[in-house]
Amino acid sequence: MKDNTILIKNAFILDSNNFKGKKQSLLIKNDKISEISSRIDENDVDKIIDATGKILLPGFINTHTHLSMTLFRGLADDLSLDSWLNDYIWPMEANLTGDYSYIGALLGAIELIKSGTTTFSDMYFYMEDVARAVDDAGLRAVLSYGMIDFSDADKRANEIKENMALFDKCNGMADGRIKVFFGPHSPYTASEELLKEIRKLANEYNIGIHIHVSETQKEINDILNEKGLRPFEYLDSIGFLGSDVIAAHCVWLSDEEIKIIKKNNVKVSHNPCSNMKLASGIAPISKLIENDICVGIGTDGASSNNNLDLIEELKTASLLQKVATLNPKVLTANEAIAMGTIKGAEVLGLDDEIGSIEIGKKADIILVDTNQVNMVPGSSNLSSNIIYSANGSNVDTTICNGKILMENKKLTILNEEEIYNKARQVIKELKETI
Ligand SMILES: C[C@H]1O[C@@H](n2cnc3c(N)ncnc32)[C@H](O)[C@@H]1O
Ligand SMILES: [Zn+2]
Repeated sequence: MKDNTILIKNAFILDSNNFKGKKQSLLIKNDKISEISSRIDENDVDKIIDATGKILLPGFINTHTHLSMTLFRGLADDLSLDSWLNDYIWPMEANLTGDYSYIGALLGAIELIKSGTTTFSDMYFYMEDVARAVDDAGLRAVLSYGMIDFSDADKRANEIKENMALFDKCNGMADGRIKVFFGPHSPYTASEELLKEIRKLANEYNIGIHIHVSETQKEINDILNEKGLRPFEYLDSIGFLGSDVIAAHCVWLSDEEIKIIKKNNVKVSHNPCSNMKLASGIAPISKLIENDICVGIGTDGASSNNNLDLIEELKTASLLQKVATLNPKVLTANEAIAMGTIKGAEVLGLDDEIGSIEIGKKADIILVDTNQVNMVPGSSNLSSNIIYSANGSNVDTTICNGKILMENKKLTILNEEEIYNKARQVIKELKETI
């Protein structure tokens, strides 16, 4: 079969290997980046994108979200995590269906594509339906089923069966764009038995693990009361931790726990907007980075954020660290670019494939338009333009796996109006059930 080629001409290329943003052209051949140079032959390419005045970056990587929760945007604001989950979200989720999850995931996919995210890591329910949405939308994803057993042995067996079935059916799906992880929800909803069993299976099948850890002070106190240890001490004591673990939140960490994270090479997903909105606290991210711990960025679900804009999330992350440490030098724009791209890829174990603009890597690429008011006149430091001045709506073109998902701000595959209307209908129906 003939190769499919796209030439992106005259872009300012920015990634964590290249903050200088030299003006170059890039050739995509099928699903991969095949050439980067100042001159590429225009003959014989299938499509040319003129990127003059545009910044080209790797697609952003959202390391922790619950995509279908876009349905619950604005449903329960100004609450603590405990009340938000127990009084509002879990009762609503009890009435979810596969079709509802699918619509929510498509709505989330539109938001990701429009704001320049090409890969996301999800933990939720009805994940086969979410996988279908990922396939339809053209995105890349790491999907896990949120396992909660509350120490009930029957429930535990079912939850494990569910996550394994997801692995069997969906790992490698959508031309390899989908990977499946285990998703034990947290140390306060997943029993010690479940966590130990998941560690065993993760080793046996080489499957990664995605979990919420150390999100609130209440969690720390509850685990201390139950186990006599802080969450990471407890997880370490049962042999659960490893370099294949993505720990979302990590807000309340003792120095000892930071050592435990480092020793086990646990990957951290930082979710500053959700942590601020639920008043969970400020994660010690600059300290983790100082200790050479791998930290990616995540939005959490759209119900605790309330959007999926990773550029906004990275700006928040940077500003929050500066104000928390009273040091303007921490989490610089360059470090934030890395956090949103190559570090995110490392968190997901996909850094061989994505996260930077390199020949041979997957063509997961976005273009950001600098000819917009909040980007003018712009800094010679391209990271500054992206992290401090831009937001997701400055993203102009989104390409995943060599396929154009949005060009000049127009979606190419998904039908916005249709999905918005369906999402409005779904939340109306869900509200009627409670
Ligand atoms: C997979 C499960 O995780 C829940 N969920 C969503 N956001 C958070 C959070 N910040 N902390 C803990 N659980 C969360 C979802 O509502 C779902 O029940
Ligand atoms: Zn979460």
